[in-house]
Amino acid sequence: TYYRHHRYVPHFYRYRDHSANTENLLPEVANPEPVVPQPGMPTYPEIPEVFHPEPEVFHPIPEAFHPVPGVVHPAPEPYQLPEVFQPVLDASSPVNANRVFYGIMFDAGSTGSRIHIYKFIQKDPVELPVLDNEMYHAVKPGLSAYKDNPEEGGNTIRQLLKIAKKTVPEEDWKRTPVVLKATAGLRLLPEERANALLKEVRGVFDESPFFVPNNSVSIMNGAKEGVLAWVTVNFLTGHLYSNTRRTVGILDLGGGSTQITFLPKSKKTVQSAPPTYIAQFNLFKNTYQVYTHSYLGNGLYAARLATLGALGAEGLDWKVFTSSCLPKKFREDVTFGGTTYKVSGIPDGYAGYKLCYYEVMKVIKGIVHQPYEVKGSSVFYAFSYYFDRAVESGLIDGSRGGAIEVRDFKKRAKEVCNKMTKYRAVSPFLCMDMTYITCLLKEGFGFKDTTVLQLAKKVNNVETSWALGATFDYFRNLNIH
Ligand SMILES: O=c1ccn([C@@H]2O[C@H](COP(=O)(O)OP(=O)(O)O)[C@@H](O)[C@H]2O)c(=O)[nH]1
Repeated sequence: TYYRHHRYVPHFYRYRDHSANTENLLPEVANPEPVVPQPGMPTYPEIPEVFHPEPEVFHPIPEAFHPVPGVVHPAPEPYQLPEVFQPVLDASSPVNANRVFYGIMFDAGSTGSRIHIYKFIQKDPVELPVLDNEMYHAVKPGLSAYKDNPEEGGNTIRQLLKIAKKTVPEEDWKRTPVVLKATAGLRLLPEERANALLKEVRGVFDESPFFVPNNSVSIMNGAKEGVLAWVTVNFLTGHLYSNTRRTVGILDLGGGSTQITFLPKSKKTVQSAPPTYIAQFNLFKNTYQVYTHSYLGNGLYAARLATLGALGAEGLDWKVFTSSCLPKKFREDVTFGGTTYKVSGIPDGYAGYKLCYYEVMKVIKGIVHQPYEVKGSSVFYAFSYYFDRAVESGLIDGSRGGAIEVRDFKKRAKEVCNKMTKYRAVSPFLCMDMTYITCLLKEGFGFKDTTVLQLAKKVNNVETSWALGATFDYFRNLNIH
């Protein structure tokens, strides 16, 4: 089931301790863009300046950070959250004594549409709001599958909005903003098709009882997608509140695009990166300069088609696209982004890891930039399809997630590809997917075999996705540039 309701009891505190902030507080920015009032725009609890932690000094990136190749990786950090972070189930949450406000964020992804309804509590006018819980629901397929029938696409959003009406109390509807951001699925569509879908969604929002801000329905650019997911994960793991400036990197593998974002420790990473791969933003009185990039067409489903040579092959509906990554006797129609392709294994040929690796390599080599620093020993949170495939292939437990090394993906990919019949029931694409993930991490980004990946679908009971970061961005502009 995709339906979840998380609640944790907020903990009261009087003064915000800079080094020991352990709650899900709405981050603050140093220079929020001036808000242009819109007619009928609701008001939100004011966040007074005075109770914000002291601005942290922005430490320049150390001149020489030379990760030593071949050094044994330190044991993965458990990333156990401090106790006060742990969700506690309590039916008598003192919400009545507090001002509560909500934010509704839609993620219109290439493989599905999802609604995130965040509930924030302003316990005291002089304190920052706390993220109380998230309601999450997902439907498949994504909006781009309705490129020839935008009205139907709009209906999927209408259905999801019903959940918002059940979750947000009626008296709050009018002041609760509803925002939709589309990612790779719509980026890959011809502009007029994407616009027709966005227009339809805008109509659905306008007929809803919620607050529809200007530009509430849009396609998000890839850099923002990466940054906002980084904000979500570092917020949920408590890294934005520590004064160590220690953060974690993120790896997001969607259906259409894939993102990598991390805070470089080395100046060389910044200097050797293409300029558009460096993004700067203010958050919680700190300025961050991150390495971020989104590769359009390198999401898992787009990569499948590229491996098969089928990406963008519209009008070739007679053609069967083959791959040695698929079981020899497999033959099926697959649909991505509203287009259907015939695919099959190579019936009288070879299948297996080596040939498959060679095939997927073509989708990665020369495309993915290798950041200088990933050879070092940072920890990366990996989610979305990284998580799903790690679960499917038995690398981790779906309910708990876990830390693995890059070489674990490789080992399991070999096993899956060389025993295709055994894994066929799980998914005929598992060999291709696992090989692609291995190749992307190693040959694409250049990670070492021993790099630790923390696989998580949720952190602190909240989905690891750009959606929470985007909600912060809405309430307090992050001013990303
Ligand atoms: O809150 C979320 C949002 C996404 N996902 C997963 O992340 C992947 C995102 O793929 P998407 O369709 O969004 O691809 P994109 O458009 O980003 O390429 C899918 O496996 C989703 O199930 C998730 O688990 N939780």
